[in-house]
Amino acid sequence: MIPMMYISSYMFQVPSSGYTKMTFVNITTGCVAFLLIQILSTPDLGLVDIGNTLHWIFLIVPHYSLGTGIRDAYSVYFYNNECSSFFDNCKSQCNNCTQEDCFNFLPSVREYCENLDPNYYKWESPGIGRNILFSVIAGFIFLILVFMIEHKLFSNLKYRIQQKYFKRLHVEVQDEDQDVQMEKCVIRDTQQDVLLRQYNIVIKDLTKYYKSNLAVNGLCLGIKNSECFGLLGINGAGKTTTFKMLTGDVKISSGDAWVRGRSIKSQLKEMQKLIGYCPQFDALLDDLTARETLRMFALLRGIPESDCDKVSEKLAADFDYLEHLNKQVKELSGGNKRKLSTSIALIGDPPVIYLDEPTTGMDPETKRYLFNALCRVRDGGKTIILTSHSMEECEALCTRLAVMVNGIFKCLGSTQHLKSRFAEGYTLIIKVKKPKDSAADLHASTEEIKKFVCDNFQKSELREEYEEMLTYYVTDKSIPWSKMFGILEKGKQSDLNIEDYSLCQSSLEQVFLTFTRQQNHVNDEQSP
Ligand SMILES: Nc1ncnc2c1ncn2[C@@H]1O[C@H](COP(=O)(O)OP(=O)(O)OP(=O)(O)O)[C@@H](O)[C@H]1O
Repeated sequence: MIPMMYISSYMFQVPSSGYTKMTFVNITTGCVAFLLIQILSTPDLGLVDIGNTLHWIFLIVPHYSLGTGIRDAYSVYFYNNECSSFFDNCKSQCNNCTQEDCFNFLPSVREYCENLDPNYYKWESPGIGRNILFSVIAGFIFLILVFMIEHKLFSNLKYRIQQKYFKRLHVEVQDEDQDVQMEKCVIRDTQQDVLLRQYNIVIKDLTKYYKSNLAVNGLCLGIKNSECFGLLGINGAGKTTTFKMLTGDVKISSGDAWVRGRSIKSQLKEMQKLIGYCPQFDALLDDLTARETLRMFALLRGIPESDCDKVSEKLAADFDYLEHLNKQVKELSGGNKRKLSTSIALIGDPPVIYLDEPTTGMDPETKRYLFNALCRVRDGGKTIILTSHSMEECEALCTRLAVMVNGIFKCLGSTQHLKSRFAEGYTLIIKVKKPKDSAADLHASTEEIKKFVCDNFQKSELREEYEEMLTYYVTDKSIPWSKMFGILEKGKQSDLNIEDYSLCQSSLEQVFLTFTRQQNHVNDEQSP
């Protein structure tokens, strides 16, 4: 019964509800089968043969086997008891009587006691031999199934069949950015052994389909030592899926990736020894202290027990949570949990580190501390890949980054390179003065300001209009700063309803917004 419960546990996410539901299902199936066989065994119905056949089949159901076993064992006990007291009584009243004489005194007993076999474990009913054998066989079968599922035999088999007969390849992208194309050419055209010598991480045509959804489409990338590569993108762009493929959490649909020459497809276990991973959601045990958690992972990483404390304290000091080291995980703040998760990724000094949104939930000061710590790690020769929604994080840490949209790279390069290519110009933000009277007045003021910007900055583009805020992207770099401020000051002094304005150089955020807007469009089109 226990292995069967274990197998069914794969069908549920929450242990308590899974246990309750499976107990309910087991008891119900046991009771229904028991009642059904009892009814079919009634001779008047003429269905005894069907009942007997079903009895053999139902013996595989743990609760049925248990229920009928208890019933049959009690029957044997009952008839043994009753028959022996009958014979004892009979012989006490008639000293020389044989068994046959006793049956002649009370003929109705003959049916039950004449061929009574007192053995509980006999094969034929009411013995429980069949029940025991079937329960043992079922137990073994379910146990073997558990091992097969645990060792991913079924999913590996399914994956191999899919790879051989139904492999789903990436889709070639039209009008791809030149940097992305160039990286693809390098990865596709260079000999594999040269690539693997040159780069710490090589990703070649990495593709993932979730049923018909192409979540990641043919990524190509090479990352060297002391590089921190950033994956930027809005929710659903495919960052986590890329990470999960790189860690071996999800199977690759096509393509391959290598970490220090170890292929994710064929040398997964060896590859996993080389990586440290900080997942998007903290995978920590609430009741352990931070020190115990670090110690546990250190032992798993093969660090000698005598060094565990030293390692834990060093990591806690590096990531600034030394004072919280002896607190239980459930007592830690969200930011400190992220620090703990990030430091777990560094245990054992892995050459490659994956960080999935490491600074989520951290205050700005803590973020800075983490950035500095990660910069030291990167400069120490490690390769880091991180995903983030934060431009600040990417600017601080990444030597190169890519913006991901709908599973493909839209642009690729260093922060400065991307800024120069895609965000040359200025960002102008104007706050419209809120009129006291009506919304119509606000609309009129906004339109007036839009006309003013349009007349004075010919190469400008309205990027965002939100309540009273207008955000422009001014691409004309020929106008000097002084002139631009002059124009805006004049506008503010005039009867235009400008409450405030700001003018600054365009940032990485502009690059991000330029590309991620495309994901919104696709999502909009896809949504019903
Ligand atoms: N287990 C899954 N089954 C089916 N589809 C999935 C699964 N996981 C992700 N997806 C889909 O794959 C696409 C990429 O999702 P993914 O989680 O990789 O995005 P992401 O960029 O990491 O987003 P976030 O920033 O929210 O973590 C989405 O369309 C998502 O719906």
